[in-house]
Amino acid sequence: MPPQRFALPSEVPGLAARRIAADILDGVLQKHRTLDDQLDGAGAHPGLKTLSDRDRALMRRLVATTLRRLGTLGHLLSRLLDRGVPTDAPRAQSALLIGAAQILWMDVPDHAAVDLSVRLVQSDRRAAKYAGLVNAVLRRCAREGAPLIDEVKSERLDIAPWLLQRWTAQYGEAVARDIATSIGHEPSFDITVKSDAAQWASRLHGEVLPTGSVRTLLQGSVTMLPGFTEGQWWVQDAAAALPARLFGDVAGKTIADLCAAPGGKTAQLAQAGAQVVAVDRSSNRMARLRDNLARLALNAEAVVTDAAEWQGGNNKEGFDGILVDAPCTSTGTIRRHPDIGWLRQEGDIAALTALQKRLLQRATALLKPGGTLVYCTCSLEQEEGEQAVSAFLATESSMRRVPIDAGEVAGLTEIITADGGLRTLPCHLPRDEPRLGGLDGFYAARLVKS
Ligand SMILES: C[S@@+](CC[C@H](N)C(=O)[O-])C[C@H]1O[C@@H](n2cnc3c(N)ncnc32)[C@H](O)[C@@H]1O
Repeated sequence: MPPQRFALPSEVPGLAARRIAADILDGVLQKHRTLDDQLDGAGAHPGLKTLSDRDRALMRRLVATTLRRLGTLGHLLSRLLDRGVPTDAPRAQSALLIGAAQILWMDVPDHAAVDLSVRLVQSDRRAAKYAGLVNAVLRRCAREGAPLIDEVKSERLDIAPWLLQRWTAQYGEAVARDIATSIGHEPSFDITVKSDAAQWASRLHGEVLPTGSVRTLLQGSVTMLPGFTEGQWWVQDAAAALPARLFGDVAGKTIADLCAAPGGKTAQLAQAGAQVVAVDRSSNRMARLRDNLARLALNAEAVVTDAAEWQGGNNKEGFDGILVDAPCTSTGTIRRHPDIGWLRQEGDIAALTALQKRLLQRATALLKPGGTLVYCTCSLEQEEGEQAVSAFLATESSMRRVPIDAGEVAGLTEIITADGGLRTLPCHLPRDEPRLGGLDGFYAARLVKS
């Protein structure tokens, strides 16, 4: 837990947001903790409560921008620091990273970025001796940083090498480069609306995508936007909104959502009239699902348990539909969760594919004859998507694939695979304004039980 030294009454404006951003960045880089863990639930940074909604949003952007450009920032600092980044004071490193990220990619005056980083190190016992160094390096960054990073291929530096290698092997060099470039941009803000997408697009200064999601750019805090408190919409990437639609008309049907929290897809199914049982093994994340459903005035039965062992609760005759939004490496969501690219390791894939297989088997057992299973993962790794489903179908004779037609996904043929799966990539839906383009990387398949 970071020391209790946030929210000092005499602090200059903006310093608390930087201090908490630096703590959270250290949490990712030094303690290998995810952003989600540090931003929500029992492990959340205690200082978050002291920030205004606006400063909280700024803090989130500071951390996300730094992590998104971490490779480029590392390269730049190695050019600006003769003896490398100090290793005996982590706060000096985070102050340099956050300062340079603001100077290069955020709408913060250079002098403010430098001053706040200097104050950050001055208030840290071990890092205070580096205040002069931080000041000098960041001033140089303001003068020379942009040309120094223009000469490098940032999209390569900002993706962990093992991931770039895999994407090149799986999608080819050109697509892998496009994926990496898309991940380098701040992502759009996508929501799923209960109704009247055009009206919400206009109120939020956005657009309605062909798939029905509303897309805009987030300015400030989500909770302050019109319609949030009234429960008229929820945050959901446009690609994440597609799998639940593959069930077709679910009104009156029983659907088990086996990996449900925080509830984006449960909300879609409940809104479409299904009787949903939402299952998830994380009680923290299920608390968020309950909060989300309460805000949206939607109903679902919530069960906290291991879905791979779940026997269906009161449902004895089998479900009409099962959604398995399986835990995965989540490499398709690096645009939105830039910590993932640095925290995940290639060795994680095998344990996850074993769990994905168990969840598919359990889902099959819980399904009625004729029932539909939608499997999806927010991963770019084909072992967790295309290959997981092919391997499952090869051993499970009671299940067959029902190909997805481009007509079901607004005619977007580029996101349909040859065998009728759905594969979205961060470089799909390109736009001139890159922050308004892209989709999270998802795989989905629809199977039916005979
Ligand atoms: C990709 S997230 C689900 C996102 C969610 N479907 C949505 O749309 O908001 C995967 C979820 O699986 C849960 N999970 C992981 N292993 C599980 C298991 N064995 N049984 C049930 N849930 C599990 C995690 O807690 C996590 O909430």
